[in-house]
Amino acid sequence: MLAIHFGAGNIGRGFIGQLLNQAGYEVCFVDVNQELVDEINRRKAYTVKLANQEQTAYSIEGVRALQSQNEEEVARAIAGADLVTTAVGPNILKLVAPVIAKGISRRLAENKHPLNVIACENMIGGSSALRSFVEQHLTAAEQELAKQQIGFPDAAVDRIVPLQKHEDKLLVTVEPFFEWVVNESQVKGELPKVEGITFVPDLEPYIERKLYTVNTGHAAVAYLGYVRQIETVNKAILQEDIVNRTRQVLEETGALLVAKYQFDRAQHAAYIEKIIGRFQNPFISDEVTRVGRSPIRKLSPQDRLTGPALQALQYGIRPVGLTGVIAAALLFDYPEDPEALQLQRDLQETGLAATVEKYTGITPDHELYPLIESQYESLRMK
Ligand SMILES: NC(=O)c1ccc[n+]([C@@H]2O[C@H](COP(=O)([O-])OP(=O)(O)OC[C@H]3O[C@@H](n4cnc5c(N)ncnc54)[C@H](O)[C@@H]3O)[C@@H](O)[C@H]2O)c1
Ligand SMILES: O=P(O)(O)OC[C@@H](O)[C@@H](O)[C@H](O)[C@H](O)CO
Repeated sequence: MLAIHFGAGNIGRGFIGQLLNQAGYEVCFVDVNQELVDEINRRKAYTVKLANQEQTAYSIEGVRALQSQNEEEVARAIAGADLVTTAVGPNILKLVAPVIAKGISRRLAENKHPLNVIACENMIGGSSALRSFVEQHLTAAEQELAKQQIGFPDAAVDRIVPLQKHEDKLLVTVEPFFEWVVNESQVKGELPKVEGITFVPDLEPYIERKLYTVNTGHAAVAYLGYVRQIETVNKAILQEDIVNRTRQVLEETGALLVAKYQFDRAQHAAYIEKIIGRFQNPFISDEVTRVGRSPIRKLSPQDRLTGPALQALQYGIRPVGLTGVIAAALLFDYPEDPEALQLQRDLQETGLAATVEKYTGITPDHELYPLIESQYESLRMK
């Protein structure tokens, strides 16, 4: 069994690659980073280490890698693959779509077996978005065939994998916890046999629960921590005001999720506590600048901040905590993050109201705007 995985980065090696390898797939990574591709091909193995007292280590063997610009070889690999996955980042999906389409087009001509392509990105409808990018590169006849043979099941993936700073360029330290949920109703052919994947008939409750709890809480700690010049998540969450504000945010998203999907209230409260415990993991040093990366993406209308804030209103919840994190995200001016720089340029050139409207869709006459504005001013003064 061959799995082609796009993105040999933190989640690619530290989560998806590990599970596929343990399920018996030959894993072939595809990455744009030549140094990483060369190193994987030189060693054909790497280590995943758990961030726990025991530092449990797993050796992932028999892997190889292709350079994503080597379109011929990547397309050929996809044509013969049993599974394709990605963990490249939501904004990169459109860039990998042409080569995936090339592989699918070749496969449709050569091989009648169904194929599934799973985008393992932090976004709602990641595989569906990838499918629409891929379709733009297929002929009408190929699109018809692809509808029958190529599945793009949406997924939710959860495992905290911080930036890696080891001398060993392939070693990846990950938290012990993981969750990978896939929409089975979008799978073509047999369900992939991967221990660790949970198949569900409807992904929406799971992806919203994950994005609006793990990632909303993470963003709260990161942006509030950044404003206070704290470097890592586990240090930021030691601050009483930050942990309290994070809990307030997770109570707001929790109330929304329980009302919308009828999750059990006590189980959801336990889910929140477990996540706060994960953020406190002393064996992980996760920089707030990684967790806060791409603030424009994180402020977008469906994502972890604006998404639940807007939905909360529909359930009679006033999202004071969430709008506070939106305000903190607007203060994220980390110079090495191109989206942070763009956001700051917009704030300087067009002001707060226009910037908020541009990136969140929240207009100055919207009831959330004064909440964002007042908290932005108050955080800015600190
Ligand atoms: N790190 C985490 O804790 C975590 C957890 C769950 C989900 N995710 C999601 O996984 C995705 C990847 O995150 P990450 O933390 O692993 O990032 P990362 O930067 O470590 O990995 C991304 C990889 O994609 C590669 N890449 C970029 N452009 C490419 C292209 N055109 N073709 C092929 N490869 C390309 C990069 O070189 C890099 O190796 C994101 O969507 C993220 O939200 C991350
Ligand atoms: O990957 P992002 O930029 O969408 O979000 C940053 C972190 O919140 C994220 O990577 C988490 O570590 C991960 O989603 C945990 O499952």
